[in-house]
Amino acid sequence: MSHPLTAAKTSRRVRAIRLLTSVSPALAWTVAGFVVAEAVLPNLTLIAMGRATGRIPAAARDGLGSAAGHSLLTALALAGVCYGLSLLRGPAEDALSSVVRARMVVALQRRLITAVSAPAGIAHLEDSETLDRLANAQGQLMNAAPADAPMTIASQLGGWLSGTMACVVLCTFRWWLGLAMFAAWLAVRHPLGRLIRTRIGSFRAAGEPLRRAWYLFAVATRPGAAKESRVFGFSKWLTAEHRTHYISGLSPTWTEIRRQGRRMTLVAVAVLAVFALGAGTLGWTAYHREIGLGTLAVMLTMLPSSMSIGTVSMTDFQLEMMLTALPDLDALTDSLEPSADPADAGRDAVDPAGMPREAVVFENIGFRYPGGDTDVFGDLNLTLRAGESTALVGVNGAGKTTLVTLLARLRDPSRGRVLVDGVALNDLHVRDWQKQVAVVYQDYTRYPLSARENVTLNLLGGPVDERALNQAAERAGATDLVEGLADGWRTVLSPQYEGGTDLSGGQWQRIALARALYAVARGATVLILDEPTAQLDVRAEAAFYERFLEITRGVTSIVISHRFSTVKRANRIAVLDGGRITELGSHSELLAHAGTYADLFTKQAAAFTGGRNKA
Ligand SMILES: Nc1ncnc2c1ncn2[C@@H]1O[C@H](COP(=O)(O)OP(=O)(O)OP(=O)(O)O)[C@@H](O)[C@H]1O
Repeated sequence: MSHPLTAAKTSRRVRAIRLLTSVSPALAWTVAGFVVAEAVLPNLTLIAMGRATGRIPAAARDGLGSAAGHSLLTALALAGVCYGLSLLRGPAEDALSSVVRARMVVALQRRLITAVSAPAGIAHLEDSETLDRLANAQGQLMNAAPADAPMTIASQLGGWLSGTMACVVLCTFRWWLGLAMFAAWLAVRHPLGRLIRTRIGSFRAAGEPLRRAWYLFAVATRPGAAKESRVFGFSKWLTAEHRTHYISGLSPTWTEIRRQGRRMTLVAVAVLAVFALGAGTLGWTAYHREIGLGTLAVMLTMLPSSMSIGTVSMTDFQLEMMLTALPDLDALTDSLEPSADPADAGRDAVDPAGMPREAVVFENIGFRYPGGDTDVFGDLNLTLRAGESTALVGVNGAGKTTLVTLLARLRDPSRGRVLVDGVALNDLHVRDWQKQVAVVYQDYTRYPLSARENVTLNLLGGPVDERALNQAAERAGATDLVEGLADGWRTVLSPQYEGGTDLSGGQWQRIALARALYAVARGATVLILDEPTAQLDVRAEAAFYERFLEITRGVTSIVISHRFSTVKRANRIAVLDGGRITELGSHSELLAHAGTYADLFTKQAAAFTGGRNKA
């Protein structure tokens, strides 16, 4: 029975090759041809050279024009052809490797994107184990590109076959010498292989510090944090932190390497002993004239050639690191596949088109973040009436953003249910429900795409509704902004691309708002605005709340804002405090109630009026 580790190792190799075969069978056959060339050409060259060497004395004695001379020239010509073909192997391997890598990168990245995008929620993207797997499947943790695995396996297999061929040739001299070399190299390979696997294991266990080191590296080398790192002068700190995390991640590996140093020395001694036995036997038989010069020359070169069975080099280590990506890739696909979610599987899922027609009800909601030690919501109850706007008010950290992630089913409550027209959110088809929701997040994404793609993102590749696009821009106050761009809607909103430009914070916010309003025009029924005016100037904010009724007309909307000028426009206002809704009513009702809302509103108004104006 094979050892489980060896079996796993073999199956990972087979999987890498299968992956290549599924990407391109023709490419897989070309790689197979490369394996044969790798196995045969070096030995053929050595054999031809050895045989030519054996014919030199007779040719020297009889002259090049003699039969012995012709025989030498033929052997040299054959050696030359083999050598010439061997020289072509390098460039051919480079070209083949780059084609294989390119095809594999696309295939692997496609699998990763599919796996990571499969869950409707976002909790998996905050799960340390999933993030470790993701980093490893991309080759980041081990600094080894999984896409290079098939060619490295091919090269390794070619070397192994070449070593085996050398042993077979040695068997033609002394059957036991070929077998002894074969067995010795296999025996050497075993502890070296184990050493590699141990090192890889400790590498993989260091996922978190290594991932952090990679993150710090990205922060230090990409434009995002460049402004802050210069102004606050923390580039040196970034460099030091990167080094600390990298070293803390790798130091267990280095300890392990030192620990295994003694075993490596023993292995080196064993290698020398086997080699000495082979060379000694050849020398002895040649000395006693049992073999000629040609056989001696061939067999002597076959001794080191057989070594490629037992050689464990940096390439083997790299290959093992590349191959660790495959189980992580499979684990990601298995754990994130949509069928894990009953609503995704479509089993009895209700089609949410046009919902809500009556109300969205948060019923006895409790929620705690995974790994958190306090509840964000204890027993939250709230009804959002269909077609109305509800403003959500509360101090920083009250849970406003968290509540809307439950509504968009990016997370599921720990207790209680969200009901849409009486149907539990979990019974709605989750992807279709998410299409009903349009949102401007507090930390909306700035896509380095054209202005047009930034707004119509949900329909990339599909036909764009020009009327809806222009209307959304108009409502979001983005029309002048887009018209002022060098290439209008086609302008790329990133200075990192030719002809691209960047926008100000407030301009970006209008683009994000236009994106949500475009989605509404395309059929979304729930509009979430999380701090939609935080970056707008006073005039733009005033224009926004003047248009608020128009923007929210016909949809069920939630607006989260610390700006009461926006909040008071909503049909109803809910105060979130201590994990519950503590007040609910219109602006005038809540002012009359003289509770938390009235207190907060009065304080904000006083800050602007110096305390002269109370409402
Ligand atoms: N991904 C997360 N993992 C763990 N805890 C989180 C996460 N996101 C938010 N929290 C915590 O949940 C609580 C509610 O956060 P949330 O962002 O919902 O508050 P908020 O009311 O929107 O705040 P603000 O007004 O500052 O935007 C906070 O205590 C926050 O620290």
